[in-house]
Amino acid sequence: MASANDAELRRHGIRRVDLRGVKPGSRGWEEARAAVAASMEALGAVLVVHDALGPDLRRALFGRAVPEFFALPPDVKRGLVSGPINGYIGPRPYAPTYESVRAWETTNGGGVRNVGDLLWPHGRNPSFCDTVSTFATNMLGIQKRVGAMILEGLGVGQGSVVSHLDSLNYSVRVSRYGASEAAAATGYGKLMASHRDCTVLSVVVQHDVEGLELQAKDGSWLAVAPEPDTVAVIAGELLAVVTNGRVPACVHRVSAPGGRERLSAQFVSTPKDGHTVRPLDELVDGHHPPLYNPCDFDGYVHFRFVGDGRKLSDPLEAFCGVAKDE
Ligand SMILES: O=C(O)CCC(=O)C(=O)O
Ligand SMILES: [Fe+2]
Repeated sequence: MASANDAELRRHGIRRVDLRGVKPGSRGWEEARAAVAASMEALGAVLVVHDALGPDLRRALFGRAVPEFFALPPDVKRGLVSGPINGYIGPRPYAPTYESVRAWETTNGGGVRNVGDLLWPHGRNPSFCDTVSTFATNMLGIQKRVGAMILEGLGVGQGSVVSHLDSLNYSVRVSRYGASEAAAATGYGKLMASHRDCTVLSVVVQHDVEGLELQAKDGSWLAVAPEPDTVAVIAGELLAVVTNGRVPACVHRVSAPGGRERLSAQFVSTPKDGHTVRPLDELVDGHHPPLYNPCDFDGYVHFRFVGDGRKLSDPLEAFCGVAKDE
C-alpha cells in the first residue's frame, strides 16, 4: 500500500518493494533485487511489503504476547540473561517509559522455548512461545531474502552470499514506549535518540503508532508510517563492513506524537558469536580499497557498549575503520 510520504521517501532514495510471491528466479525477482540494492546503497534502508505478519499473528504478538511479557514483575524481566546487547533494558532516568528485551535467540540452541519456560515456569504460557516462534520463523524468511538480494544486487556471487547468511545469528527484540505525559503535553516526544544499529540487518515492525524516522543525507528526518503489511529493513553497522561501505548503516530514531503507548518488534541478524566480519572479497578491488579492517564482533560489542566506544559518535570507524591516510 503506497502512503502519502512514499514520494518523499523515494526522493531520498528509499524504495518500497513488494516481495509477496517474489522468489529467486520468479517473475519480478531481478527488478525487486535491483530496487532493494539501490535503496540500501542510497540510505541503508528499504521498505518491504510482505505477507509474513497477517492479522491473526499481529494480534497474537502485539495484542497478547508483548503486553504479557511487559506486564511481568520487574525482577522476572530483569532475570533474563543479559549482556551489552542481550536481555532486558528497564526504564532509565532519561527514558522513563522505555522498556525493551532482546532475548529470543532463534538460531542458537534452545531459543524462545527456554526463555518462555524461565519466564513462566511449568509451561504456563505456551501461546507466548508459539507466537514468538512463528513471528521469528516468518521474519527469518524476510531477513534471508533481503540479505541475499542486497549482496546479489551488488554483484556478489552465490557462494559468498550463502556463506555470509550462514555466518549470522537471528533474534527477536520487542520494545515498549509507555504513554508519556510530557510528550502528551507538548504533542510530541523524542522516544529514542538517533543511532545506528549494531546489527547486520534489523527488520523493524511498528504496531499502530508511528514513530520510526530515517535520516536522509541532507540531515532531514523521514517518517516511516506504520502499515500492517510493511516492514522497514534497516542496515546495521556490520553490513557496512561486509559490503565495504557500499551500504551505509542507516541513522534512525524514534519520535512520536505523545500520549499513546507504542509497541514495536524487531527481528535482527548479527554475526555469530566469535565471528570476525570482513569486507567481502568481491567488493574490494583497486578502485574500492578496503574501508574496514577485520572486525571481531564480540570485541566490537564490548568496545561500543562497555568500553571507550560508548562516548564516540562513530564507534565503528574508531574500532575498525581504515584510517583515511593509511
Ligand atoms: O521502535 C522502533 O521502531 C525502532 C527502535 C530502534 O531503532 C532500536 O531499538 O534500535
Ligand atoms: Fe535502531
